[in-house]
Amino acid sequence: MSNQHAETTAIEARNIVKQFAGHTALNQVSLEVKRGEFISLLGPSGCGKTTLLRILGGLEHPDEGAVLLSGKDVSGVPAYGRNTNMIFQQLALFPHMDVYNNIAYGLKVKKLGKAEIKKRVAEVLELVQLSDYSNRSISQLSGGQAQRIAIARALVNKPEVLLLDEPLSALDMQLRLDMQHELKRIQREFGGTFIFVTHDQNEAMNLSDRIAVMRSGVILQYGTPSEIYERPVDSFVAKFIGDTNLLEAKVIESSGSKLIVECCGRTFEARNPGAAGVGSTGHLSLRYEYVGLGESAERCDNQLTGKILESVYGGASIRYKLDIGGGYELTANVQYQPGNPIYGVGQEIALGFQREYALFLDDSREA
Ligand SMILES: Nc1ncnc2c1ncn2[C@@H]1O[C@H](COP(=O)(O)OP(=O)(O)OP(=O)(O)O)[C@@H](O)[C@H]1O
Repeated sequence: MSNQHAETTAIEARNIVKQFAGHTALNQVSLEVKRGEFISLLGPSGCGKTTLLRILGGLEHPDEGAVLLSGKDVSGVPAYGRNTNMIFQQLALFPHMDVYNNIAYGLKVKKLGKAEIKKRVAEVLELVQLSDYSNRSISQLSGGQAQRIAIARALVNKPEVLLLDEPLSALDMQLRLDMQHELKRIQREFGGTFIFVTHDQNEAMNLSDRIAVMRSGVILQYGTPSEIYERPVDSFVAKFIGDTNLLEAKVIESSGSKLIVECCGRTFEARNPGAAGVGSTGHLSLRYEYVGLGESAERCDNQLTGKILESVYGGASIRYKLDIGGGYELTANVQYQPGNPIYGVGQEIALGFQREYALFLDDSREA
């Protein structure tokens, strides 16, 4: 491994395999996280997110593969010997201790001097903006405050990597959104590497520099939120992140990045993000906002007509469900400003989409 790689990579998992009683929870998973990055492990329940996080933190040991921290193999090192720290959904604060002692606990175990402990606790309390809460008992904290104290306690040891296992999932929606901003701010100011487990795609999109989308013990795609949204590698990722029309399709012509596909009983021009050739079957993924209606359809590579089946006013946008004939439906999400036309149920309308935004996803890639 090059020195540069070790300098820029905070933590790395290599070809991790983990089985529980014959069930493969992780199957050859590799992941590399750069220093200072905020990444999320995103996927449905049971896909292996927590198991991977616990392996990175040394709370679980892989059957195969290695974990490297700053380029050093720590596979055999238990959690307490690694410079990582973990925050769980059930925060696990000590209820009988006040805020100060909760945060100071780990430093006392490490036998740091009193003055140093006091300084470090004050620093992290300032970081989470709860400097006045030092003497509060844990039972007197709100959900959001308890969350911040758990973060402060985890950061006081200055871990190289902070591992967060769905820490916001117990909070109500508004508090959860506020805490997302807080977490991002704290990470920026602290300057550390955060790995965050969630099954909420919006949370992953809001927080992350990169997202690893997982399914059934493998990472399907690892990339920036825009890469994952705009260039999903398969139908599962396309469906899991954002809203998309997924229409069964078959390639009938292929030239480089341009494809002609048979779909919904007609032919469309599509983009070929993979290496799909003639005869490949899969799905055409067309995000709701890439479907143009009325005048905007006239400029599109692919044009058809549809009948409005349903119209849902959402303030900034209107979502239409359209019947495009032959038993097929498409959904369009059209930006709305007062004065723009609103189409009524039953209305016939031109609709269209650009080749560039219609991705052919080859299902043979899927597990
Ligand atoms: N200690 C264990 N013993 C047996 N099976 C386990 C154990 N831990 C995890 N598993 C299994 O491994 C698979 C992955 O579990 P894991 O908790 O990593 O998934 P997850 O993606 O974090 O799910 P969730 O979002 O529901 O927490 C699941 O099928 C789970 O039942």
